[in-house]
Amino acid sequence: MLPFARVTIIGLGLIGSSVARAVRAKMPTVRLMAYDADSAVRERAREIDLCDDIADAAGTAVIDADLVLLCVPVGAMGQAAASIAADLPPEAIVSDTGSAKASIAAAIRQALPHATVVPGHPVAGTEHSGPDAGFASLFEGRWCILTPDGDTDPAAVMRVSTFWEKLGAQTEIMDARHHDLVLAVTSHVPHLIAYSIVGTASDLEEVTQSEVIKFSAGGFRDFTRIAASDPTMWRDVFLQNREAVLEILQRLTEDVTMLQRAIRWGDGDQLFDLFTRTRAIRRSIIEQGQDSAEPDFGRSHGG
Ligand SMILES: NC(=O)C1=CN([C@@H]2O[C@H](COP(=O)(O)OP(=O)(O)OC[C@H]3O[C@@H](n4cnc5c(N)ncnc54)[C@H](O)[C@@H]3O)[C@@H](O)[C@H]2O)C=CC1
Ligand SMILES: O=C(O)C(=O)Cc1ccc(O)cc1
Repeated sequence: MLPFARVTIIGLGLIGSSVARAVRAKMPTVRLMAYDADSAVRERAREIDLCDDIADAAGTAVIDADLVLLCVPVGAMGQAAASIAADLPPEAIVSDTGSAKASIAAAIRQALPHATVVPGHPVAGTEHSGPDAGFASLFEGRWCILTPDGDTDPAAVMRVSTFWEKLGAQTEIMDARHHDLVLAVTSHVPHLIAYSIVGTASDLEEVTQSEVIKFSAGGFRDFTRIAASDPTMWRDVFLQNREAVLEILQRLTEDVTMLQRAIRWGDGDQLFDLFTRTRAIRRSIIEQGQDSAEPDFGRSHGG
């Protein structure tokens, strides 16, 4: 039994086009509609036959949907929700894929005060973006976090959960603020560190650009992959998850200062103890099979 018969995707970039491909692959009888604000993306989506129909207006795309999935940058979620308000069927469920949750859920609910909203976040992606970057297996074996509020109809939450499970993901329900803190430490601040270190390397006056490229060894190379992620998407994530990111950055700054002191005073034990602890964390991630960030993940797909 399928959780939804008529699915509409708003925003056909990496995530929206991956959902479209995965729905086609795993639930082929679902009628798939979509809209993207960018006419070139709509054109490309038609060319590669991503969906059954691509509408030229958001309202047209949702007119008889039973699930509407907003897959736009988090800063555009409120506007995307407002653009479907007049045409959304009253029984439709609205969900999203945004990387930050509390402020996005509030923006969607404000634009659609009468809709059933089940906010979500598939914790799966790559540094690529756009409709050609998506792939059907993106969500397989990955988590999708749902952050409904206490008033949301449990049946609606269950249907959205089943939808993601059909696409191969495991789902977990979480409080939106807790989600934002967890993702700040596991995803958002790591991206900020990557953007920052790659920027620092390219600004170093005594090191040339060609040396940065030529001697990009393991660690730095991995940072450059992350730092190639979409600027619009990540600008929006930091602005929308401001509080949690600032909280984690404060702690990180204190920890880096401690490391700075250990290096200055030659406190090898402190460095060794930390590196031993972090190595154990990496090993337990591998043991739990959560190692999809291995080097070639995402490199062989799209973009
Ligand atoms: N890129 C990643 O690895 C992941 C991204 N996400 C989240 O999923 C969402 C989508 O991300 P991506 O697919 O990577 O972005 P993307 O940049 O590849 O695609 C976003 C698409 O949304 C369209 N768009 C922007 N404003 C719109 C509007 N008002 N109405 C309709 N279309 C609009 C753009 O034209 C673009 O085609 C974001 O909220 C992001 O935080 C979640 C998990 C992973
Ligand atoms: O490419 C990577 O390493 C990622 O971390 C992908 C990613 C980006 C944003 C998310 O909200 C979830 C996953």
